[in-house]
Amino acid sequence: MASDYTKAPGKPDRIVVALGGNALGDNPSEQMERIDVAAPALLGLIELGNEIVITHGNGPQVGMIQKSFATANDINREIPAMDLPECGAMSQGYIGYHLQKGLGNEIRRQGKPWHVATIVTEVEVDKNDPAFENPTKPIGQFLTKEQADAQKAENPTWQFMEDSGRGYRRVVASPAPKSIVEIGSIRHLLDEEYIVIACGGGGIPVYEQDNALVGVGAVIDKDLAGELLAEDCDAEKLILLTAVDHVAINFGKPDQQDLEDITVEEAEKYLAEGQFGKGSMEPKVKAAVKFAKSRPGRVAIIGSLEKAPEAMKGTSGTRIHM
Ligand SMILES: Nc1ncnc2c1ncn2[C@@H]1O[C@H](COP(=O)(O)OP(=O)(O)O)[C@@H](O)[C@H]1O
Ligand SMILES: NC(=O)OP(=O)(O)O
Repeated sequence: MASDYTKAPGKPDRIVVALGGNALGDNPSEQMERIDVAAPALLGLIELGNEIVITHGNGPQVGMIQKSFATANDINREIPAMDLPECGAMSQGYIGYHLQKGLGNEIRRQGKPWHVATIVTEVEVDKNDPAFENPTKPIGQFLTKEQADAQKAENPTWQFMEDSGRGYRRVVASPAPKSIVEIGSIRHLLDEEYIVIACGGGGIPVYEQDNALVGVGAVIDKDLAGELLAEDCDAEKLILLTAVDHVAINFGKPDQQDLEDITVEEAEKYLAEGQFGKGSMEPKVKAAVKFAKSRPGRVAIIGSLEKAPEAMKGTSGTRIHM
């Protein structure tokens, strides 16, 4: 539930930019390279008079981290297996570090007085969310059917599913984000003009029990958490950057049609037709629709990390508005 915070009068527009976990590549060097390429465009938004809040996915990364611990534990029982909330926290640190470094280096190159801070963020979920019974969030690498079967044999509780025609991936529960635990710190840093990186990987899922927060084994969708973050920070724009230039209808078919500018009504019609991949493009479009509907004038853009500057200028990507 978004709260009723409004930023101080006279403050610049705020833009929440969400970077897709898959768009960040498959390994540390690819991730650093892609962040270095995107950094000037992200900082360009500040140059244009905006404040920026950055969030990011962690699907490939959180799966890789948990798989590494599981494999190490198979070989040497002294190395602990690692639960998903801890793996989510590690992914926030790992990706947050690369973002801080990439943006920080570009800030130094440009000689700007800006500062970047990453917040390890917990996000509250409902422990009775039906999503816990129906895992839909793809994590880890893309696998062949044989590789997925082999991982299943090693880890019998893990579940696997085909992901948007790109191969098989492990899937985990993805409950809806309800509230951002560290929102006060995030707003405080924004009000002090920091570039804030928060809610990485959708935030570490927690629920309240006996007046304490308890981590739970799930991965929240970062587009839905990014939407909540955007409302909670009183943002005007939400930009979701992924690996495709546009949202499409009839995706992957000979009559695929890329969408450039659509209303919420059109987006809802396409959602009802099932035009968007579950666990991939569908949550992005849902997040965009929720944001555009939350207050008149709010706009969401879905585009590619590669063409981030064009998506931000409106010459690439799909714009969703009322
Ligand atoms: N209708 C669609 N239009 C565009 N892309 C789609 C569509 N349906 C599924 N996709 C797939 O969704 C992917 C984006 O989701 P995902 O890879 O989960 O994003 P992220 O970059 O946030 O990790 C695209 O790269 C594309 O392969
Ligand atoms: N947590 C999350 O939504 O990650 P991806 O963007 O990698 O799917």
